[in-house]
Amino acid sequence: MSMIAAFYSGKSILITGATGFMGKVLMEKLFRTSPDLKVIYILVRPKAGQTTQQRVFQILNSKLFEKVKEICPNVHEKIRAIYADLNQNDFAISKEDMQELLSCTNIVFHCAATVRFDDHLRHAVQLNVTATQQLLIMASQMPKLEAFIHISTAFSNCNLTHIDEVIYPCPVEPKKIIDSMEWLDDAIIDEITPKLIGDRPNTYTYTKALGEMVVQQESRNLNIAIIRPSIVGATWQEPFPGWVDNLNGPSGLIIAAGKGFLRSIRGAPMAVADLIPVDTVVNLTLAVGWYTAVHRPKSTLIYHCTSGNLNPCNWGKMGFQVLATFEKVPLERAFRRPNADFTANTITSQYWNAVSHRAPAIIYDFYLRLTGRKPRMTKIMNRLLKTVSMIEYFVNRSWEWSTYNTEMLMSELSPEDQRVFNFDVRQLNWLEYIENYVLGIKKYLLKEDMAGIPEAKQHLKRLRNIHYLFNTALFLIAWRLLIARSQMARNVWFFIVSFCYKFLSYFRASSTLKV
Ligand SMILES: CCCCCCCCCCCCCCCCCC(=O)SCCNC(=O)CCNC(=O)[C@H](O)C(C)(C)COP(=O)(O)OP(=O)(O)OC[C@H]1O[C@@H](n2cnc3c(N)ncnc32)[C@H](O)[C@@H]1OP(=O)(O)O
Ligand SMILES: NC(=O)C1=CN([C@@H]2O[C@H](COP(=O)(O)OP(=O)(O)OC[C@H]3O[C@@H](n4cnc5c(N)ncnc54)[C@H](OP(=O)(O)O)[C@@H]3O)[C@@H](O)[C@H]2O)C=CC1
Repeated sequence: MSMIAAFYSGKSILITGATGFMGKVLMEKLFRTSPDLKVIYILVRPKAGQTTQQRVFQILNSKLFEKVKEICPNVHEKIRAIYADLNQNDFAISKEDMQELLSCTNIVFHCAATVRFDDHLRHAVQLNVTATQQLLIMASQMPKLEAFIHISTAFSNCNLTHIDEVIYPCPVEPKKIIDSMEWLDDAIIDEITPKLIGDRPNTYTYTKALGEMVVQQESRNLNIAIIRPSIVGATWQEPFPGWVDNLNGPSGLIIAAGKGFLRSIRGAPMAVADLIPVDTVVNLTLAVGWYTAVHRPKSTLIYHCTSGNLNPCNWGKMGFQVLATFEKVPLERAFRRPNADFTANTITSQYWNAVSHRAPAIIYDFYLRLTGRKPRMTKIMNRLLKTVSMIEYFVNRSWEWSTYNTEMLMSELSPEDQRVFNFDVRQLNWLEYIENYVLGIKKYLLKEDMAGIPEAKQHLKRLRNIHYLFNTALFLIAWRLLIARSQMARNVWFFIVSFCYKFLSYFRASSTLKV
């Protein structure tokens, strides 16, 4: 019997960010392994025309929850969606709901965040810092609370190269930042943002670091732990391989490569691609929840959920496997044949940006205009290049994260728990994982039918022929222009033509003789 699964039975669990990528997998695993849990409270806001209830309904009816519905048929009765907006005071939670949350919650998993790299500092602070502070204040009023688990990121201290499982202070106190966001206007915030974030690449990593400081400062007598995952990718094993449902991290760029938009990224092929499957993060999170509640460590423990030091994979290998998979299972309606790579050289990268990204977009838009359609490729390309510029920081460096606490926790688990809540990335086969990731993107994110693969392959063949035709035409035009202008080119041309003619005459004469 799994001790961790047994621990969550009968518990009331509060999850923030349950509608997000990680939150959904966390809920799914909880229901699948501890169907006897009492209730999961989730803080949800209405979004994209859907009420909170409709959002929950959609999640429960998704492919991800198919196994859960077999194991726990009354799952919908065990989810309590509470209307909440983390941008508002007291999260805009009603009095009755707040009362219930405060009096019943046993465990809190705080996953909600803005993960946008370029979010305005005011918004990023509100969600990643102030909301964390408010949630901790709420938690301190929960008499039955056994553990509070905060999800941070391994990149909160990406300005360092070696990162230990400790909280590193930021120069300006989070409380001062929170206060200043209340009265500074946007223009001033924009001006001071680069100074505040310092040598971090974006407001996301900076506010996640501030969030950790807040957790430390507001911990009071709570049992708290912080989890720092690196780049979270599709599921490795559970509930099935390759599940992914958003464009964050590598997923969006893998699609861009598969569709043939993305041809080159300025990145170091040998730098470590510190990906971590989302189910691995969730298993560690649940194990940490159990350990923190049962063993009550004296201080706030931080757990790195990374792969680089135990089972490294680099960007070059990842890119190679992504392309190899697209060779076998191409995406539908590709713009060009998938052919992307990492180039460490800035000048080469700028060259490829001009030749392989911008030029084809301009040519295609010209073609759309000619055929009376609305041009759109340049816009798509600009967005893609913006995304690429934002992730360049992460694909040009390698980090070293120590994992003492994570390894200690692994050794504390029973063999059964090590199996059911496996977070040992040493067992991960990267080539297999990346192949499943790419397949998962095709099936679950793009919702493409596998029956369409022969047609997709046919389409790629057509694109290859167009590519050859285009290149030949381009070569001939360039050559024609050169001949018209240069005597030397003309001489070379006559030499080649007469050589070919002589060769053909000789070949014809010798074959006639043989007959
Ligand atoms: C062989 C090659 C293989 C290639 C693989 C290479 C992989 C390298 C990947 C390295 C990743 C490194 C990440 C490291 C992160 C640290 C980990 C974390 O803690 S943090 C967790 C990680 N956090 C993140 O990953 C957040 C990254 N995202 C952002 O920060 C922002 O979305 C943005 C700045 C990229 C664009 O802002 P903005 O211009 O305001 O645009 P909007 O947001 O309004 O969306 C506009 C349109 O773009 C769409 N779209 C959106 N995202 C992506 C995407 N990633 N991609 C593509 N497309 C994307 C979106 O659907 C929409 O389409 P439509 O509906 O209009 O049709
Ligand atoms: N994905 C990754 O690569 C990594 C993620 N992390 C961390 O993991 C955690 C989860 O990330 P992930 O699941 O990928 O992120 P998602 O963007 O998929 O999910 C974010 C969640 O936060 C919720 N949220 C955002 N704003 C509000 C708000 N104002 N009120 C209520 N809820 C809100 C979202 O709700 P809604 O659906 O309504 O928008 C969503 O449920 C985050 O803390 C992130 O920093 C760490 C390392 C890597």
